Amino acid sequence: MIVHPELRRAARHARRRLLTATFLQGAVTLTHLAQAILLALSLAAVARGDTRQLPLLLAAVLGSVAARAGLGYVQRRAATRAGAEVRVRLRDELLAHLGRLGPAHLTGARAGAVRTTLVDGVEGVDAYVSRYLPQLLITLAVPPALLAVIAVIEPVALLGLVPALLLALAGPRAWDRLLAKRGKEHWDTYEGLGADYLEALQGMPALRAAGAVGRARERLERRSAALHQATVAKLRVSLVDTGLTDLAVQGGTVAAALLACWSAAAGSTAATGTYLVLLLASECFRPVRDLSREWHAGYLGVSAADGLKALRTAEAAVPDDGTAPAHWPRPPQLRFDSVEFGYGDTGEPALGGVTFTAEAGRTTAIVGPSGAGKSTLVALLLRHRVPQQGLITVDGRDVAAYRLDSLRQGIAVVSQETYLFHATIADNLRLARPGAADDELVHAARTAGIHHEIAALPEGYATVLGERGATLSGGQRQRLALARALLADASVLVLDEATSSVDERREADIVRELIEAAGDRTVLVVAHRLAAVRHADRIVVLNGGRVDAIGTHATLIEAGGVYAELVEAGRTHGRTPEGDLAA
Ligand SMILES: Nc1ncnc2c1ncn2[C@@H]1O[C@H](COP(=O)(O)OP(=O)(O)OP(=O)(O)O)[C@@H](O)[C@H]1O
Repeated sequence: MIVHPELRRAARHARRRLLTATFLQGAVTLTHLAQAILLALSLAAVARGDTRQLPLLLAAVLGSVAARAGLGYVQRRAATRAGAEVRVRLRDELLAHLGRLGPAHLTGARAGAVRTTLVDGVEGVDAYVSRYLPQLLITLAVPPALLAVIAVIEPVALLGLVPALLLALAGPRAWDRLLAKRGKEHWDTYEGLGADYLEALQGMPALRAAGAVGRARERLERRSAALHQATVAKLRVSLVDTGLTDLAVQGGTVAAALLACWSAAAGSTAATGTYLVLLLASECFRPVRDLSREWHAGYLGVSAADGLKALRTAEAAVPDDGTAPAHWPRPPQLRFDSVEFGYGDTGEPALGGVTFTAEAGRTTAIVGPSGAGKSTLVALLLRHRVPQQGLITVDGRDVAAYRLDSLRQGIAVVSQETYLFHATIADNLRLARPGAADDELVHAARTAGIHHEIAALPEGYATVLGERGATLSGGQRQRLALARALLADASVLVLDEATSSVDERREADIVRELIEAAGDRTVLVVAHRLAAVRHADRIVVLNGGRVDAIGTHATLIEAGGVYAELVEAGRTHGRTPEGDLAA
């Protein structure tokens, strides 16, 4: 009888519907009681040899059976609807919260585990609230009421019924903690297996390339075996629980029957009373039996409850307490002022005292060797993380002052890792602007250098992409993501290694065209390959989390330093003059 606070909370999402389902369940129970009473009266009439009322009584029994069938149908529908409402509302709530948590959360949590909680965990909650909870309420109400009725008819029968009911309801409570523990162990193993499978499927090309498919399969087999063991351990405890309930139910019914017969034989109860006690004693245990059955359906919800709570209450890395909308009348200036940031206790800060300005309506490039802190800067600008020191402003206002969703809508980002959905190309583009007209899609795709390839497909913009854009090359995926960001029509455009999968000559062309197409937007280009940024109005060179130099391509080459070294390194790696920075 575990009532986890998280599941109680989930039930509030469909309180009305659940109450309706519970009342209907009560009505179904009443038909059982009516049937028991009518049968007792029929048997007593037969025992007396008075059969005049018998046809009427038996017709009423049939009537109660028919009513139960109808009510049962309506009850199941109501419970299913209540469960569906809880599922939908809970998933909405969790997804919205995940959105607020941002990417920082997913660096600590495994995507497969989050998926398992969102899909299977929520399904378990549905079964728990729509089937187990209504039955629990009926079980708490009906047996005590019947005991009161039996106490009036044949008090001695209570000697068998009360201890058996107490044993059936309270006995398994001794197992609750163990049940919860086994359930949690099972859930953790299940979540882990889900995460491993997702990772193995997504990483299949890498596993194949490394010849590690066999090892990955063995690991999954071990995980599956662990899940099997956890399931058996959970079932063992759960079946002891059910077994104890069954023992109490059977024992109580037999004891009540024996006591009622003994009382009838002693002549202290009339035949009607004896039959009533016999049949009502069985009805006393019906809700307990049904509850035990529903328990197995709802156990998954109980097991998942802790995981759901952890996801729902996970604290965002960044508080969303800004109120200003990010609607800038003109493209805004971005400024980083003495910004310092470190990831946890990893020692060296990723950024140490970074100061520079990205002028309004201009293109500013951030370059530097791997690990210099370029992506960290972008994460701070979008408030996926908060700097430990310093200030980042957009249009003169601290980024913390903006509403998070508004800030992220105002800054369109194309990053190294693009995400395309299993949908048409047009739908993928319209994610940025649902109302965009077809020619706007074409314009954005043209600017991102992907239009001709889309137009060459048999279905054109209606082509359905494979999951994560699997049917496209890396470069095509990036250019499609670029087109999507252009469509967003945000005043700030951030290209974070956005063209790294495109060949160098094309990268330089795309970035040049993009800068032209960006018009008066403020553009921040983060790039590894310097060919992409030679046309930027200003280049900020980062090295080891600090600003090494700021200037234009020509002045930085002249000054020597890290920028010139990067250019030289590009040359010695055999890049073409067009793709490199040969002046
Ligand atoms: N989520 C993280 N947790 C801990 N450390 C991190 C995390 N992300 C980045 N770092 C560290 O912060 C430093 C800066 O990383 P960042 O990704 O910003 O560099 P970058 O210049 O963008 O590199 P690249 O060009 O290779 O993408 C690196 O030392 C990196 O190891």
